[in-house]
Amino acid sequence: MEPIIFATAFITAGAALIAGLINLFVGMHKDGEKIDVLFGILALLVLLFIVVPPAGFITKVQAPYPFSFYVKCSFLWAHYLLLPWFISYYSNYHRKKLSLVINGLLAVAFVLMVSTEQRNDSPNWIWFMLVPLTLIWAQGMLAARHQKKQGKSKEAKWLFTAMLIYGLLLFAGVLYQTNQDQQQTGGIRIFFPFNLNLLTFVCIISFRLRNKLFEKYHIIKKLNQEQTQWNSLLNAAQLLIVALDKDGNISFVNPYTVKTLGYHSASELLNQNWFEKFPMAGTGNTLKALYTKTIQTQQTIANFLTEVRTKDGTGLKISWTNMLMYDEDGKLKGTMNIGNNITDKEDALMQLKLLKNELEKESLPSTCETSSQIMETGIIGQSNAVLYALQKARKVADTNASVLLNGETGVGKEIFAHFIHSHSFRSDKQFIKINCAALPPELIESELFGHEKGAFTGALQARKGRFELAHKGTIFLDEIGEMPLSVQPKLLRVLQSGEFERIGGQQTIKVDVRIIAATNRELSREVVEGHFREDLFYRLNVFPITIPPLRKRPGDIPLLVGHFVRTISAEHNKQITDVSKADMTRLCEYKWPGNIRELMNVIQRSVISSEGHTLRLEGLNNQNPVNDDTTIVSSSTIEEVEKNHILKILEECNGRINGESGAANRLGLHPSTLRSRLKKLNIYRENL
Ligand SMILES: Nc1ncnc2c1ncn2[C@@H]1O[C@H](COP(=O)(O)OP(=O)(O)OP(=O)(O)O)[C@@H](O)[C@H]1O
Repeated sequence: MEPIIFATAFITAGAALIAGLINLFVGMHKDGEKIDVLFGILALLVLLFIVVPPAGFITKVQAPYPFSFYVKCSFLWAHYLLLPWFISYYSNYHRKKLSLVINGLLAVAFVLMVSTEQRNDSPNWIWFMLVPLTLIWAQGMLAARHQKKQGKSKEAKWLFTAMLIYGLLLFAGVLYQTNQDQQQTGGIRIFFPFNLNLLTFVCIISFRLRNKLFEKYHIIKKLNQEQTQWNSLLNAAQLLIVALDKDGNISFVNPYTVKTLGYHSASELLNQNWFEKFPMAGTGNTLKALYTKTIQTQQTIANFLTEVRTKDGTGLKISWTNMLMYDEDGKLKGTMNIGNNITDKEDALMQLKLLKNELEKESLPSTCETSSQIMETGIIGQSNAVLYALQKARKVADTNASVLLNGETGVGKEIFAHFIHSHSFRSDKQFIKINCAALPPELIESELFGHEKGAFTGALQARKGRFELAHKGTIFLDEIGEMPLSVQPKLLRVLQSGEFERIGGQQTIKVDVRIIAATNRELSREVVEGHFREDLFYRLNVFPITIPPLRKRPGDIPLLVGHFVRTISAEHNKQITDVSKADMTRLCEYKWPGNIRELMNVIQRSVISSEGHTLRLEGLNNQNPVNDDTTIVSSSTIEEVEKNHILKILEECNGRINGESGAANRLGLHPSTLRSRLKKLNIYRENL
């Protein structure tokens, strides 16, 4: 048995020496852990226990023991004393009380050993020693289970294996001891299974260290590989990569940055302050402040455009994204900035934008470019329909014939009436306009024909009517369809003979007045329905001129838009010269239920809200209330279409008639005209 005991003792000693030194060395290295130092100490304690004389494991020592024997044993005890603390520390399974109890029991065992062995009686202390050793074993097993639960299965495996072997050898050692007891009596016996026990422990910790070092080696290898990859990436990247410290000093630049900024080597850039040297004039301080904020708030930026100065002073447009960089202790050390040189792209985009703007802009058609007729008449339009109406107006102007202007609201009936007057021999005389819809029916007669003093309550003195005032001139009866039936005979008489009497007057007054009437109703229909006198209708309708709605002459829209933009801009001191193509298309496609008046209103609103040279179209109702002429045809009557449209607009304006946001404005009508239209169409507010 002796050779086996010695062999195992020396193998254990050798292994303990190597493992102890390496563990100590690794543990005391700057990257080392305290647990490695502890491992080293435990292993060296094993070594000391074996080498201190009597060297190796001995089968039998007779009392009295030499002092060195106790020294030797104290190393083994120290090893055991440290074991529970080592287990706690290694597994993070701290059982302080248990460790203290184990230490106490070990101390008692040591005292027992010393006292009993001196007397050379039975080795009862060995049985007692089993108690703390079993507790160490149990603590190890529980710690392994705890580690497994924590997901550290690799560490748990090592501890479990160590404890299993430790337990088995402990058991074997005790059996062997018992067996020896039967054969021999007296003296101390420390048997080779304990040898193996310690050897296993040393082997296991050595394995752990080996694995740890291997892991480190692999990590370093992998890191090196990654570093190589990163380096080649940084060298090949067509992006500016600049690392800055917290003050903005350059700590790294990649070759592309060096090249793009016009330098020869990175050393020319390193340690320079980015914000002092590279931003284009005037932006450095702002960028520095922004950078400081990034560092303080630790909030990175993405796609941030700056202009960077190259060595020769050229400005480059760089879009930056940055990341925060931390040191090993997790402290912020600066930023890594990745920049994309978008100078060429930006220039191309800018050119494209300019080109697009150019294409989109449509210079307003100048009135001068259009026919001289426009200059002469003030009536904008070169569609056949307008030219035809103008031709008729010109023909009739210099006669005395009454004219009936037909057309929807806002088409320009009044402007035509003016044109006729101003092209007639009466042009130097009065042009008097009466809006029949705007006057209460009871007042129309006195307004037109005047009254004598006391003719009715409130007629405190005699007053001339509009016909008298328009003598030798022209009277324009707008909305003639609204003329009360009671007044119509008197009007007919004026038309026929130029004669009438003031209200309450006896004297017949004779005037020479040119009558131009206008209506947006179908007067013939009004005649059929009995709202309008037939003879009056025929008298007025001597020379009818129909002015077409704007939707039937979209070709006139650009001319009108140009005219209104120019005149309204001038009024508001604006310099609007362009309308985008898209907006002009929208304007041309819109059906303009309020015709030119509505167009004028839209342009007015747009001009007011526009800045710069291009009109910003505002307030165009996209849902065309009258989509096309088929809509009108498919609806039963024009009146119905009109009624529906008015109702819709009223609804949108919450029943409001007056004011900017009122329905009259939206419809391009005078509020009083709208009111009379509502009455005519039997629309009452309560219906809304
Ligand atoms: N061809 C045109 N050229 C320039 N401006 C026009 C033209 N037609 C109409 N306008 C302008 O549109 C506005 C409305 O025109 P106008 O009052 O003559 O229409 P209307 O048919 O008489 O309307 P309503 O019957 O509702 O009174 C006016 O400011 C007028 O100067």
